[in-house]
Amino acid sequence: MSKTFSVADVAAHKDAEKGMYIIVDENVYDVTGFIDEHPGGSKILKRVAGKDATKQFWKYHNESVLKKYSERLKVGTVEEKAKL
Ligand code: HEM
Repeated sequence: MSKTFSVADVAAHKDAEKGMYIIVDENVYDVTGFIDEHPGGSKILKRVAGKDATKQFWKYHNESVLKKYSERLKVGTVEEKAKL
């Protein structure tokens, strides 16, 4: 089951209270429960919470990371992205 989020929905998820979402490509990931175990550190992930982190993601990771974590972290896709 996949949900569709607007960029504004994702932007509202930028802290521990609401949960922290990030966008990578067309996909939305809920990293709330992952932040403290992120091998790259929690700080860097918190900084992009609520935002499109596509550029930063691909700078530090490859496709295998998404393959491994998508099932656990992916909560849906972002709707307006195609128009940007
Ligand atoms: C779905 C979101 C993310 C997942 C599942 C994830 C997962 C991982 C994993 C597994 C590693 C270990 C290295 C590897 O296996 O390639 C890593 C390292 C790292 N990540 Fe992430 N990451 C995510 C998002 C981000 C974002 C958005 C940033 C930057 C804003 C970031 C920055 C880094 C950095 C700097 C490292 C260390 C790279 C190094 O040591 O060379 N990550 N991440």
